[in-house]
Amino acid sequence: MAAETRTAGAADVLRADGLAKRYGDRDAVADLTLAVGTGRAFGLLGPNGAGKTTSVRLLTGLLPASAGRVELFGETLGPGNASRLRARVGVQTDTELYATLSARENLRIWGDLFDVDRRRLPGRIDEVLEMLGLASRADSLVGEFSKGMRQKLAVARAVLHEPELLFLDEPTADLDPEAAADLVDYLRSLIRAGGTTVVLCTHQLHGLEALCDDLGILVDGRLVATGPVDDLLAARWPTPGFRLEVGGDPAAAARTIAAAGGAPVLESDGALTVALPTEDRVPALVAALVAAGVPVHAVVPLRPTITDYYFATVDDAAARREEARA
Ligand SMILES: Nc1ncnc2c1ncn2[C@@H]1O[C@H](COP(=O)(O)OP(=O)(O)OP(=O)(O)O)[C@@H](O)[C@H]1O
Repeated sequence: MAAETRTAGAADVLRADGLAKRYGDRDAVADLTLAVGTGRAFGLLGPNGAGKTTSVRLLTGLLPASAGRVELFGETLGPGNASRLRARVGVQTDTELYATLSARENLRIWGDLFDVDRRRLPGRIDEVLEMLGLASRADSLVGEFSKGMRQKLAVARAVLHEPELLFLDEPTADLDPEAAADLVDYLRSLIRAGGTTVVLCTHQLHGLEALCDDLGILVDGRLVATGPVDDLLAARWPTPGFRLEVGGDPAAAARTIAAAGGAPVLESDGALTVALPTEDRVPALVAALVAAGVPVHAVVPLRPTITDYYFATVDDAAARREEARA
């Protein structure tokens, strides 16, 4: 049975149940079952070809599923309600932008399509262009835009009608570091202050902790891990780890730590890492090292990140695949 993300205390804005897409004899997505609560940010991660884009297209009803069901805002998505439900959703990758029109004109068309109040639309367009850092290029033709500017405009277009649920596919891929940080800040404000629910596909793992509440990791079309970020990290690394930077012979320091009941790992840079049942054990360990004449230069808590979790999970999946082949 597929794992399921549960976000306690929040109504589910999006649910998928056994969602699948087959192309010939290949499963692009298989048995996708998840739930995303109101105001949560769900990071959908996975290697190239894992099925992220296909999943987003299935979840937004842009692609017919081979099997399974999608629920948006508590209603099963179907031909009878798709356009009404999709009006409450923003999708960054919905369609191409019009290259022969300006940024402002592109947004005006989109605003009309999504029934943004005509009187409010000009002000709202200025607002989103400002928020996405495009105000000074509002009247430039999109065909003259750089890749990063087009990407910002696609996000501006997706948020224009103030959707309750926002799907983003690699929104920072073509942005410079400063623009990427600004976009993450903006998304965070939408989620934290505006209560928007976000589903984000990305390969940019660094700093995702600042944005994502929940994760799903897709490998070969299957969700191999899903849940709240904190729970996933705590389940995989239940004991706190520490990095000890010591002087003298690290092997001698390792023996002292082992004698004190720890299980040190000697890193290639000469530092030692050790997992301890609780932080309370650190002072006794340092005291044992000092008593043995080992100078302790630093004790740094190791906090596993989403990047660590991603690589560990993808490696596990690869190992399972190898085992199954053997
Ligand atoms: N129209 C299609 N016809 C046949 N196969 C397809 C089609 N679209 C996607 N696929 C296959 O489905 C799988 C998942 O593709 P998808 O684009 O969803 O992956 P992804 O995780 O978004 O990849 P990336 O990170 O590279 O963008 C791939 O094996 C891909 O070749």
